[in-house]
Amino acid sequence: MTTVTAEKYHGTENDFLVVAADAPVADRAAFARTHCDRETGVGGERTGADGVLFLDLDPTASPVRVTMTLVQPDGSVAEMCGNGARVTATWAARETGASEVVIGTPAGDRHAVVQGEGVTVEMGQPSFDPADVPLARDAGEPLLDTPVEGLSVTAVNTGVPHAVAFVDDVDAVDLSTVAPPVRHAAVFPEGANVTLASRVAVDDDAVEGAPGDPTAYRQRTYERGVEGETLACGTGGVAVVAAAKRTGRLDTEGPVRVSPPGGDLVIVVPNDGPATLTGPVEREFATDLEVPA
Ligand SMILES: N[C@H](CCC[C@H](N)C(=O)O)C(=O)O
Repeated sequence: MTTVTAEKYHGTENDFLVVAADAPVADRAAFARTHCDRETGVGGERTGADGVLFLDLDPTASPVRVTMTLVQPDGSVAEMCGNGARVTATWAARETGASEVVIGTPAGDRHAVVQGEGVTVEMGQPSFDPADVPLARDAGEPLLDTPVEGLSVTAVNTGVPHAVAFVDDVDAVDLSTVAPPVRHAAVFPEGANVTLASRVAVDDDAVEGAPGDPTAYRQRTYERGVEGETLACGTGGVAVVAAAKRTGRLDTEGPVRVSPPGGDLVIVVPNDGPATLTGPVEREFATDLEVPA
């Protein structure tokens, strides 16, 4: 039996295993399917995980560079993951002592800064361009507040595709029933993560919303690759703010609090230029895990 060392982390309860990229895991999909299983997978605060981050660290680069490959519970590889990037930056900072990290992802390089338990990741510029989301060829125009399989959806790529629906109360929606038809809709040839958002009044001044009109959002996301709801999704949080701005619901370049069930994220979406995602990361433990034959 071969085992490899893995570390369990979470970013606002989005759970990940971290494994060194040179660990002898020949079948990464099988490894992820086995250990991410929410009933029989790795232990911890929550059994299982939302993916395995295979990390390839170059400590000699300046800043330190780490190539991140996220293998999801269904064995697929995601191009980008905001909370996974925060975990990756924290892991690299622990390994090297550096506070600045460049994360190489299939969606491009992402700069990250680790300060105590808070990590800020540069998330690239959200795109509504049909070719970028991507949308099916015949879609033509960006998808903005458009009905798709029962939800009114705005489609945006924040490293991965999100279908964002603004609703009165995210908790009043049966996400596990409503999301799958949207996630698989023909308009999304590569699928989409389905993100619900509802606007809430800011009850404290911890995060400044739009000046004179303080806003924050609650968020729930059904993730492609997990094929279920996760307790937080960083690309989804950025998608909420980007979509709110694009559809005229929000007009700010300042920080906006977005709260998935697992905690609070702070998102900045400038009118032009890369968005940022800030939030806490926690390391649970290290363990040895079996490599499936
Ligand atoms: N949880 C991740 C998103 C993973 C993306 C993945 N589910 C996909 O697009 O296939 C995040 O924090 O951004």
